[in-house]
Amino acid sequence: MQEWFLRPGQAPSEKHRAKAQAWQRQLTKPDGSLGRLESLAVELAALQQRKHPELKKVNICVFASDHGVCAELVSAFPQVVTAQMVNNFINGGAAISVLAKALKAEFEVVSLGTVAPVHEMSAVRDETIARQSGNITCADAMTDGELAQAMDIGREAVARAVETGCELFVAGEMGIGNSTVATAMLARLLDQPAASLAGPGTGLPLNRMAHKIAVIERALAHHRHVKAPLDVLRCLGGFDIAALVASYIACAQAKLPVLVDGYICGVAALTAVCINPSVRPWLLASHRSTEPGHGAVLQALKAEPLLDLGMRLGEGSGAALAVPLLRMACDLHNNMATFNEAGVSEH
Ligand SMILES: O=C(O)c1ccc[n+]([C@@H]2O[C@H](COP(=O)([O-])O)[C@@H](O)[C@H]2O)c1
Ligand SMILES: Cc1cc2nc[nH]c2cc1C
Repeated sequence: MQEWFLRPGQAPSEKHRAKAQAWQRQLTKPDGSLGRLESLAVELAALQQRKHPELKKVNICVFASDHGVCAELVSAFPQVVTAQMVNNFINGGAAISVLAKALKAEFEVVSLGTVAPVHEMSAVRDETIARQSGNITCADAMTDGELAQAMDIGREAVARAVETGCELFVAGEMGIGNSTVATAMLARLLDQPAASLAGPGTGLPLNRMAHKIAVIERALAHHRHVKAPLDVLRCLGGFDIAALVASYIACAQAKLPVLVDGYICGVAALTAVCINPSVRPWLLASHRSTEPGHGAVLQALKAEPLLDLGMRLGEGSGAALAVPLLRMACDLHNNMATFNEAGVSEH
């Protein structure tokens, strides 16, 4: 039987793209004068299969997990921060909590396993697979079973979002050490050296960067025969990234547009496209992360990010910030007067 994640997603609707494009030309503005806002509205129309796209119902889902590679001291922060931030997400104090509230978005936090406990009784969705993934320098990040579990968790998050009538899916991640594993994955997927992609993540000091690169190179050497994208995910990834990959694939299958956050989500999106190319049209890139490898991710996806604000937080924060822009693009498309209605002369 074919695995669920290989089933092709739908193609965007060319009929609704054409209708939306024709509608844009009737609005009271010189054609093209709203620049990218015009093409975004048209793109969303094609994705949502309607002439007038809407983004009232936005779902934000943050996947959190710990990474065994932290044993190699590759992050500026201790591993316990993953669970501590999960509590902060739920308590409303994290950047993404503030943004989700401001956007009136559905907000969900899914823990796939952390070394420190998450507060009992908290609203976090506890889907613990293990306390952390394997240390990729000397082991597989996940077993086949763990990968399947993490991917099911991502797929189910999208199923819940679809159930609530979601019109745009935003995923975020939280995992100390995940910039190391994401870079190892990217280096292998693009066949580029780790040194040209690795960056400071949470803020690793410059004098520790050579060490981080060496750790990634060791992981790549240990997994030298791993090439297929699904194997790259299983051997070099982590629970959070596997859930992200699966969520993007599930969105394409459910005809749900996705706003892809920064570097780590970008690597997950690229992996999803490598596994199942039909995912690509459903992805919009929110922003350019300062993490150096993100440029290579965007290039590989042929994606033009909407914002460039010097962000490198993760959590889905950059994607959340781009939501108002997309909403405005839809508002303009849906609510401007036509030349005819307003009695304005066309050229
Ligand atoms: O997505 C990004 O652009 C991004 C860039 C740098 C760091 N992060 C966040 O920082 C954490 C990973 O950094 P590190 O240094 O612990 O590997 C993880 O929780 C990510 O959400 C995220
Ligand atoms: C405080 C903190 C918040 C984060 N959010 C995403 N990654 C993070 C990493 C740290 C260290």
